[in-house]
Amino acid sequence: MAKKKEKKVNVSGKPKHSLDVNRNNGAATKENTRSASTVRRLKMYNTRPVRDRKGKILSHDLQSKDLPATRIQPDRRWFGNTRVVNQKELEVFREELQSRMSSNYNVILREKKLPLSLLSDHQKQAKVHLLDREPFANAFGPKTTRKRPTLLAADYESLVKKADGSQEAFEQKFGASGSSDANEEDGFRDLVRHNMFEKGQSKRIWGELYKVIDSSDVVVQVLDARDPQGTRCYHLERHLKEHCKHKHMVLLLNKCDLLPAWATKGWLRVLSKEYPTLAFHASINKSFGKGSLLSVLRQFSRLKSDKQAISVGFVGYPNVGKSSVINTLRTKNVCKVAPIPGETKVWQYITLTKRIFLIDCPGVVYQNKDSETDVVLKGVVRVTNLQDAADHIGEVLKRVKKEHLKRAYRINEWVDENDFLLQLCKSTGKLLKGGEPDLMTAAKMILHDWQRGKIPFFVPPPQLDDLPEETNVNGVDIDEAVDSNQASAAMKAIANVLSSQQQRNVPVQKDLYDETELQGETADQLQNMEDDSDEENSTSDSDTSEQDPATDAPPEKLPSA
Ligand SMILES: Nc1nc2c(ncn2[C@@H]2O[C@H](COP(=O)(O)OP(=O)(O)OP(=O)(O)O)[C@@H](O)[C@H]2O)c(=O)[nH]1
Repeated sequence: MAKKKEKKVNVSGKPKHSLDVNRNNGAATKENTRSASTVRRLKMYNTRPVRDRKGKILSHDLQSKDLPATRIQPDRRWFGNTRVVNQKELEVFREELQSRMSSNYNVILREKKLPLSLLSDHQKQAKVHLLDREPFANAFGPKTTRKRPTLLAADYESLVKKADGSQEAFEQKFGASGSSDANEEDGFRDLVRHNMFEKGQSKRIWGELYKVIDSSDVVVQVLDARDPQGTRCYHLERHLKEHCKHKHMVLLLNKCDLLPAWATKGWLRVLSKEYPTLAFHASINKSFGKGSLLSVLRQFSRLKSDKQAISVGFVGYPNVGKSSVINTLRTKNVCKVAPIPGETKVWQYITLTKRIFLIDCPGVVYQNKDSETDVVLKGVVRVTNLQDAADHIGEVLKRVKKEHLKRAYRINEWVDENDFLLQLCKSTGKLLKGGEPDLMTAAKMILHDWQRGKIPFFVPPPQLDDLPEETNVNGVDIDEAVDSNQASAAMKAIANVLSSQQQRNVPVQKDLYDETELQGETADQLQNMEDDSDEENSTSDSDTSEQDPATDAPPEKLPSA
C-alpha cells in the first residue's frame, strides 16, 4: 500500500501562498510570480457584497459607509482626462477662440493645453450633406435627378475656338481701357521689366526671408513711414497669421524724420489697430524710438521666458532702413548700410544682449500690380541702372508739391516734365557734347534725391474721425489670452510703451517742411531729436537687470540739430 503523501508544512514562517501580498522579494523576482499589486487587484475581484435574501446589498467593501447603497455606472471616462461638451458649447468656444486668434494683440501661450485640432476638426471633415437634402433614391439611385455638368466644348478644337472667341470679345470690350500703360504692350518692354523691376522677388531672396522667419520669435516689419501701406508685405503677414501663429509681428515706421509729426502719429494710430506699431528714426547719434523698441523687445523676451534667448528678424522692402535700425540698436555699424537698395545680400545674425539676437534680412518685394514708376519711387531698384529715368519724373512732379520742387531745384515755372528736366539741365550744367541737355542724368539726380528723402513727400494717413485719440493698444486683450502673470505683465508693458510713444513728440527734419505743413505743431513741440532720444533712454524699460550694451551706456552727447 502506497504511503500517503505528507502535506508540506511551512515551518519557516515566511508566507508562500500565491495570493499572499507579503511574499518576499526573492520569490517575486522569479518569472510568472505575481507582484504585490497584482495580488491586491485579484483579491479585489473576489470581494463580493453581502446581500440579503432578496439580493439587496447590505454591505460592500468598496461601498461608501456614509452613502446609501448606490451603484456607479462603469464608464471608461472615469479613468481618462476627458470632458464631454455639447455642440452648442463647442460652437461658442470655437467662435471665441477664432476671434482671439484673429487679433494680433492676443497670444495663446499654452496651445498644447487646448484641443486645437479638435476645434478645427469640423472644417476638415465638413461633409456634403447630400442625403439631408434629398432621399437616397433621388441622390444616387436610378431616379437620380442631378444633371450632367455643362461642358464648355465637346473636343479640344472646339474648346480652342471658344477660348479665342471669348478673348476677342474681352479685347473688344476692354481693349482700350484695359492697358492703361501703353508701354506695357510691346514684348520688349516686358523683357526689360523682367530683368530690372523684379528686384527683391527672386527665389534666393525669398529663401533668405523664410530662413529669417523660421529662426525668429519676433518679426519686425520695417516700413517706410512716407508710404507705409505701399511698403507693407501683406503676403508675409498672411503667412505669419496662417502658419506661425506663435510668432509676434511688430511694425516699425522708419524714416519718421522725413514727414510731419501729425502724419506719423496718424499712421501710428491706423496701423496700431492691426499690429503693435512704433515710429523710428534710425541714426547712430540722434535716433528716435530706440528706447521704445528696446523695451518692446525685452518684454517679448520676457514673454518667451522658457527660451534661453529670442531672435528678432528685421524684414521689409529694400532700402527701408532695416540695417540702419539694427545699427541704431547696437549704436555701432554692424550691418552694411547704403542709400541704394539691395545692399544686404544674405541674412546676418547680430547679438544685441545675452537674451536678444537680431537678424538682418535682404529686402523682399511681393509680386503685385505696381507699375514700373511705383517700383522706382518705392526705392526698390537702383537708379543708376535705369535706362529710362526720365519716364518716371512726371509722377514725381505729380506727387511732390510745387513749392518743394521750386525750393529744391530753384525752378519757378514749368510746362511738363520735359520742360522741368530741360531747365534743370541748364541750371546745373548737365550737358552732353555739343551742348545737348543730358536729360537722363538730370532725371537720375531727381530720383536719387527722391530715394534719399531730399524731396519732401509722404502719403497722408487716412482720415479716421471715428477713431478715438488713443489707439487701442491700451485695450490689448490679455486677460484670457495669456495665462500667466508674467506674460500678462509683459503684454501690458508693451501696450504702455506703444501708447507712451504715441504721446511723444516725433522729430522732423526742420528744413524739409514749412510751418503750414507741420499743421498746428508749435515751435516747442518741434523739439530736436537730442532731447527726445535722451528722454527715451531714460524712460526705457525698468527691467534693467540684464546688462544691455545698447542702452546701459550713458546717453551720448549729441550735436544739436
Ligand atoms: N532720413 C532717414 N534715412 C534713413 C533712415 N533709416 C535709414 N535711412 C537711409 O536709408 C538708406 C537705406 O538704409 P539701409 O539700412 O541700407 O536699408 P535696408 O533696408 O537694409 O536696405 P537693403 O539692404 O536693400 O535691404 C540709407 O541711406 C540710410 O541712411 C531714417 O530713419 N531716416
